[in-house]
Amino acid sequence: MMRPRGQSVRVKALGAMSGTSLDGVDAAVVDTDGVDIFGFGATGYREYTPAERAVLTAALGRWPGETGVDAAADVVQSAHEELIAGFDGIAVIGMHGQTLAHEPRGRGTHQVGDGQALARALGVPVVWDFRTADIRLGGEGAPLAPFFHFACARWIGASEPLCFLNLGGVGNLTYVDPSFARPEEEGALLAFDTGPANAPINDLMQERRGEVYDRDGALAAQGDVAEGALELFLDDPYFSRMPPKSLDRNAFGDMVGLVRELDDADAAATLTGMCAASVLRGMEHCPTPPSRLLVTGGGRNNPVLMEMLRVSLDCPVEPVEAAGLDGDMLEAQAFAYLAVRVMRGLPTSCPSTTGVRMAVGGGEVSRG
Ligand SMILES: Nc1ncnc2c1ncn2[C@@H]1O[C@H](COP(=O)(O)OP(=O)(O)OP(=O)(O)O)[C@@H](O)[C@H]1O
Ligand SMILES: CC(=O)N[C@H]1[C@@H]2OC[C@@H](O2)[C@@H](O)[C@@H]1O[C@H](C)C(=O)O
Repeated sequence: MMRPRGQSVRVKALGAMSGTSLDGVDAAVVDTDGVDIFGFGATGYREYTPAERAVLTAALGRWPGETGVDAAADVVQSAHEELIAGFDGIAVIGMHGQTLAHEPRGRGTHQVGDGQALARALGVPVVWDFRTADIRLGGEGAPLAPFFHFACARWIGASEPLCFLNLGGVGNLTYVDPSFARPEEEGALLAFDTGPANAPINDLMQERRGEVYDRDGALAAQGDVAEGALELFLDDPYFSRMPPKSLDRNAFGDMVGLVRELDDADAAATLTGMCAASVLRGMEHCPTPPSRLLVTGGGRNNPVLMEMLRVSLDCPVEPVEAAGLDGDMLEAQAFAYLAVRVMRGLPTSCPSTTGVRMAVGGGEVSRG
């Protein structure tokens, strides 16, 4: 059992994340008191079938009550129940769910995945709906991994400021100064979404080749970046907006349309170049040059993308594995960690991570 709010207790928490690239659900256990990480535990993955992915894709951009949302919710719910039922000895679950739509300045944010039903099915308390409270207080509701990145920086013993870059469907960057005691202190963190990352590359591969992604950047490696298309893309006002800022998966509209005139290889190279260029633009916001850039998410496995970052940045660019972390599971681990923070009444976002008016602990707790 968890202790009352505020008191420190070390537990095994499980986090589950269904990311914007729509590949599947990740689950990971973290041993934590919501402040420090004491260790990492078992991990699991439940891939979506092509049919399930099609249901999710059809529901993207949709809001509660709209066509296709219930079907997507069913897919997400059963994948979570199936995956998490295989874990034992879990004190609390952090369920992010699947984002279908994200419009922090408009209709809000929409994740499917019912924490109440999951708590009932598994008999374990579930923390969920992590983003709504932040948006209600004027925040972007994303990214939320930064407070976990702060704990990771301390876990790896970092003494200098460093950056974490998540290259999922969308990219997000966190600058961490580990000399601060708490993540919500002004100056400890700066975070925001950099731009589209793998999602447009995946969309191109699906449309042109019937494949899910550009494995190892093999297609992009055969092409050249079309500078004109890249410049047009970088003209988007999003890049000159000051952080914090966040993005919907399809916020840039039809990215594949931007490279319609190009052959397959040049189109893949150009979309990969757009992802790298948005990260470079994002890095300009760092208050001091970071000592290293640790890359997490599937994009770290794309050597073409990693090389584009390496040649343009002055600091080492490495996968998070270089620091002993698991780049396939960092986001799932983040929601395990954040769940424990919510149970303790600790904040999960602050003005410099989401633009929220004050540090806030977002998330609903369902006890089954
Ligand atoms: N070997 C590889 N070569 C190229 N790209 C890869 C490779 N492995 C993974 N990827 C890319 O990474 C994507 C998956 O990344 P990840 O699982 O981090 O996304 P996500 O968690 O769904 O997204 P987000 O963080 O935006 O929610 C794949 O869809 C693919 O585009
Ligand atoms: C609204 C939403 O689901 N955003 C995701 C998405 O995927 C990456 C990026 O865009 C980030 O902002 C966020 O996820 C991570 C886990 C976060 O909140 O830190």
